[in-house]
Amino acid sequence: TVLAHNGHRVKLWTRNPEQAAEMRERRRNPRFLPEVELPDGIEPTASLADAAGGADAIVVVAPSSGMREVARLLRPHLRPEALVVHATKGFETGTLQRMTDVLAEELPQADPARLVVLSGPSHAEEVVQRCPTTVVVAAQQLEAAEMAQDLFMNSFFRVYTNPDVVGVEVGGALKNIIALGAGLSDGLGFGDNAKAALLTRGLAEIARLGVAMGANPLTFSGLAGIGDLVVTCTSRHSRNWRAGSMLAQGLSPDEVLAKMGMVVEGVRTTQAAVLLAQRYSVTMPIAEQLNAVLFEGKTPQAAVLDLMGRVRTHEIEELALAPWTPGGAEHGRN
Ligand SMILES: NC(=O)c1ccc[n+]([C@@H]2O[C@H](COP(=O)([O-])OP(=O)(O)OC[C@H]3O[C@@H](n4cnc5c(N)ncnc54)[C@H](O)[C@@H]3O)[C@@H](O)[C@H]2O)c1
Ligand SMILES: O=P(O)(O)OC[C@H](O)CO
Repeated sequence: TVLAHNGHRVKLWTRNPEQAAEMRERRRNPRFLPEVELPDGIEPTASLADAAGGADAIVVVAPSSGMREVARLLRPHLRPEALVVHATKGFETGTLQRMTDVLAEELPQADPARLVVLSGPSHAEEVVQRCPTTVVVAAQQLEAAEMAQDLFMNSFFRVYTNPDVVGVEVGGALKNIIALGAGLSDGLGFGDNAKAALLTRGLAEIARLGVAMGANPLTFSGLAGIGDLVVTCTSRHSRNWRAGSMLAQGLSPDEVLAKMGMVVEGVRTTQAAVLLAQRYSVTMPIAEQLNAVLFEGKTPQAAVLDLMGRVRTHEIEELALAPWTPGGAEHGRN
């Protein structure tokens, strides 16, 4: 809707032909965003050839679990010069890859330096109402990020650029874990102090893993870090927060996911984060405890006791004393 508002002709692809037909006829997306009328510039289609064949830019927003499949379907239709932007917040299960890495593998005709990630505090429910929203676009190549900035930016949707693809992707993925924890904490009546602690110490462990993976620590004080963490832990729109509050009512993770009927990225991301923390030799106590609650039957009360009873420690860590350069981890830093 932002792109259509900006005057672009938008083909909205779904794999489901009935859904495409329904959106074409009713000019609404009844299952996922019923309250908004689709602007005239949007043409729903179930044909990826139709959607992507002539496109100057492609925006991929599949859940992380479907990113590789969607990229494979896209491969025969993508023009090499088209700008590829994704707004997915998660890692691939199994490979633990970031989304731009999955896209780079599956779309060999796309220049990896021109792959763009769009992230930040942006609940769709508010964006479609044109509530003031700020996001960040990151790409190795500044020109690509600026092209995405120009495509999306308008009076209610402000877009910043950042060269730190790793930090923007990691911040967007990991905040969902903390939002699950915040929902759980709120659902159990643990109070505002506990939620503030989760956000603050959550940001510390997000940055710890992110820096180990090559991110700029300053990215985590930006929109893809603290910005998205705040909105996802506090907004009534957050599926991750809502899923956490359902866990507090005693529902199992499978029951919660079935009841939500929409993607809750934080569940898989919690598992991925624990594995990434092992791979990069960093500690992520909140993710580890949430993982135990989600998948090992640990009670939230026992998890909180274990978090509060950890060995005493300093608050501030030496995250990155060396100046950050794009691609730091790939070049042997850390
Ligand atoms: N909803 C938001 O406000 C918001 C904001 C920013 C980023 N995101 C991110 O966008 C991604 C998608 O979230 P969403 O809110 O659109 O989820 P959603 O559950 O509302 O919709 C997901 C859509 O993807 C489709 N899908 C699932 N697997 C697919 C596959 N393999 N191939 C093709 N289509 C597939 C589903 O049928 C559904 O139409 C997530 O990573 C989420 O974190 C969402
Ligand atoms: O509804 P959630 O919890 O998936 O969060 C959506 C967006 O990531 C918020 O920026």
